[in-house]
Amino acid sequence: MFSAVRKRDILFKTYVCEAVRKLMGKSGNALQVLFSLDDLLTFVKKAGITWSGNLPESSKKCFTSSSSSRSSQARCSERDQLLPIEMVQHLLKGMGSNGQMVHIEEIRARKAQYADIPDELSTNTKSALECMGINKLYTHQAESIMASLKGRNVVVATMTSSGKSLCYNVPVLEALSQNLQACALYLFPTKALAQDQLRALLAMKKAYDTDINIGVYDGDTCHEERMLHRSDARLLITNPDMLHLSILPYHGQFSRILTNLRFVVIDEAHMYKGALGCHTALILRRLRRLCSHVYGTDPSFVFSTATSANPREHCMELANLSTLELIENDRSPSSEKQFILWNPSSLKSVQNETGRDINGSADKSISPIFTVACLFAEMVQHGLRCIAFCKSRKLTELVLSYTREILQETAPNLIDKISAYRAGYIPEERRKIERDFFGGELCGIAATNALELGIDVGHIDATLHLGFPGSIASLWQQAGRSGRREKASLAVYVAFESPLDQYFMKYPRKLFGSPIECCHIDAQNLQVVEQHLACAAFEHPLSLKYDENHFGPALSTALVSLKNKGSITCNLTHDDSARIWSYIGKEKMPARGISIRAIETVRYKVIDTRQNDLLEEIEESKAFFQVYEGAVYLHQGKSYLVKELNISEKIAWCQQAHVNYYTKTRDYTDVHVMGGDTAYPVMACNQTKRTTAQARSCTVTTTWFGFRRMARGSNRVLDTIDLSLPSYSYESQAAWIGVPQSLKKSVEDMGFSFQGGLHAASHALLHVVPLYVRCNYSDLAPECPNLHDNRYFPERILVYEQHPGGTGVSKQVQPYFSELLNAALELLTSCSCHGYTGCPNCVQSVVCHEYNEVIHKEAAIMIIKGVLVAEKSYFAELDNCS
Ligand SMILES: Nc1ncnc2c1ncn2[C@@H]1O[C@H](COP(=O)(O)OP(=O)(O)OP(=O)(O)O)[C@@H](O)[C@H]1O
Repeated sequence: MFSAVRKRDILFKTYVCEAVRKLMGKSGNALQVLFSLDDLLTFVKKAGITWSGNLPESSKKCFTSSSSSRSSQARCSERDQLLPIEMVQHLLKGMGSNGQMVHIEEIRARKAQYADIPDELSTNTKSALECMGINKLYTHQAESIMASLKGRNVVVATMTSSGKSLCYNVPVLEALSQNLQACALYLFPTKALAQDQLRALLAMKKAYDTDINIGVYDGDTCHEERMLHRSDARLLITNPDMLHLSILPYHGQFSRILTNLRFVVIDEAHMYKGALGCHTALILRRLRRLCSHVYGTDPSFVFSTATSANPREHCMELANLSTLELIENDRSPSSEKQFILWNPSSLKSVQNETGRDINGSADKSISPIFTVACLFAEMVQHGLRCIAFCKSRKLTELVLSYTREILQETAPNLIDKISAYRAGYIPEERRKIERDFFGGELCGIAATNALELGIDVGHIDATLHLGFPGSIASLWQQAGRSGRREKASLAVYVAFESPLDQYFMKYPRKLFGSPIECCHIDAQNLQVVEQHLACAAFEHPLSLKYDENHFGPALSTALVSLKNKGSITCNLTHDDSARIWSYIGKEKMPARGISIRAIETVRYKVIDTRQNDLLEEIEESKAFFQVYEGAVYLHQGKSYLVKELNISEKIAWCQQAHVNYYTKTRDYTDVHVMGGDTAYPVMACNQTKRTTAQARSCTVTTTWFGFRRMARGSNRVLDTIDLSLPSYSYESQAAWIGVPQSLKKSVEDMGFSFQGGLHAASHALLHVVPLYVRCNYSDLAPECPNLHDNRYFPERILVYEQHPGGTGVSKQVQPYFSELLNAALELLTSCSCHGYTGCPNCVQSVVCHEYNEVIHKEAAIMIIKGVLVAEKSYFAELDNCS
């Protein structure tokens, strides 16, 4: 089976590896590129390509470049041969449009532009830079450092690995070494990044003759260390969660730091969007307010962020700043990169279609998952350090599992050299994988976007991307992990049959030529503002006069609402502006009641009964999908059978098992929207985005009634088993638009399924959401009916948030509903597939909870058109009335 795939893919792989070899050779990196010439010639013959050139004698013998890499030595075999680039290029032309490689973007190397180390810097800082081997700064670094030293707020928005850390570490250490009282606060979105930065800072501060105490203050810091840092640290590394829960409410214990706070550094600022962004914006307002009202300080901010369309606006909103200098002219060197778009489904036209697999592909050989596994195996066999980015935890495990199967046949010694990396693994396991990858014990990782942030895992040669990760910025961020430190690199984006993937395969310029998406924060969200105002009042009494510039125009409404709820009080004899509001709420510490990341605290432990090892902790909302009795559970590419699920103790006991099937639950989900029966809300005439769509809280309830065992490979249903689990409900957020009753009748008069139309329309809408809103594909889900449903579905096109509590995506989706409906309509009408059931390029979804059973494309088109017409006439009427 593998050899068939190998033959088909050989051209691509030969090209890729030859190109990498050529590029790597330039920077002296040893590499072996190994392919079977016989395989290639057989393929060429089969494909009917005429080879016009003479086969160079040299290509008949085994070419291998010298190698110092252990893994590349490991797999040199006699049949492996390197093909000369001219032959490969010639063949590529002959390949024509049938190729799976639909586009190659050559990203040229960029030379560094240097600036001398500024004279203004102290000898201490200069020698620290020298110790790090840095004799010159990139011009963007020098510019940013000088702006920070002058007290300006700065945002550095340059590419991955462009030396952003120095942009903040230099001015901070310079200031802290000049003024022995001065302090700085660093905020990182994850604990791993904080540890990474601590290592870099400790190395850098060695060169200073003054002692600058640096400490990490997060959930893992023990009591003694916390006390130590509170009394000694001048550079405190923490995260927004700790600032919110442990620093601001107890600010008196941090008075030394806050009284001398010179800098606040916010790394990976693009991470603060959606709900986390909104909460962090309010936390930073609380910090700045305390600094100003209580400690008399006004620290400068330095942000580092991935490139986006609006870094300046985003960071200004995040920290409520009125001025911010943008540094975006990236002058770091970058190496050549080939970015390849690879479309397995383009082969479908030349193959017979045989039932779909879980990936939506016709057969395993053109499954995107399997393609990535083949490429991943090739990469590591050729000594290329590689990360295969996958959009979900399950895909990560599948890629690892398939890659290991391939390596079992081709290079068994490499099986343990690859690993998976994803959320859910216990922190110690993740740290070990990071260390092993950095240290070279591992040469490849299949990962979710958990590895997207800048944790230093050493040099990476190639990245694979299984499907569009949700935003162009994210794709670039992931691809930027390879080729760091001036070495050439490769990125391969392998497409699913989904509309967005296929859209980018068809129009690569949209991927490489369009501006990267915006980051949005809604810092005026009344609900969130109120929550944080209660915290702010607890920390220091509030006043309309002094706090409106921190919390904005929502302050006065929120104060009244908090007073009515009994959370705050004031002396009412004073007039509005002179009133001082103090916290009198029931909660001892209001910050404890606010979850800023929508992280679930209730988790199920998955334990290997034989070893008694904790394998993973799964969020409660996901547990019944993954670890019910009889389920096949994947961990590090190995299959386990769940033997028992103890719901009261929240433990799933499992055992490793060699099974040739996987399992899928049978379940249904009800979404009850609060006030969701109102089709048309009261609209303000001056509303910028004109839509009747709404975003509100909802209750999501899932009921499980069975599961299926499906054969691996063929995806045949082996059997169906009943399952008895309690249903699970959580509060979330949804965005929807009402569908007029009259449309239902018109659709049914045509003999179409109205339910199928609503279902298809919401799938199509979900497909286009990432064009307007930055989110992960798993953030949202539609209402999915099944064939045996007697449930009542209101007439609406709805998407709800799958994370308990919601993350704020619905609120971002709501204003764009009309645009989304238009885009969805375009998607449906431009898809050339025949039949009511549509295809994965339009209405079908690979993640549909009900396997796309009740779906009707034509009805969806009628419904979307009808809703758009209704919208138009509703607003026309509204305008006439006003
Ligand atoms: N002026 C310079 N000259 C030479 N090397 C440099 C210079 N500045 C930074 N570097 C090196 O570049 C590498 C990447 O730097 P750094 O990690 O700061 O980049 P980054 O932009 O913060 O990356 P990320 O986007 O992952 O957060 C480091 O190894 C660093 O030592």
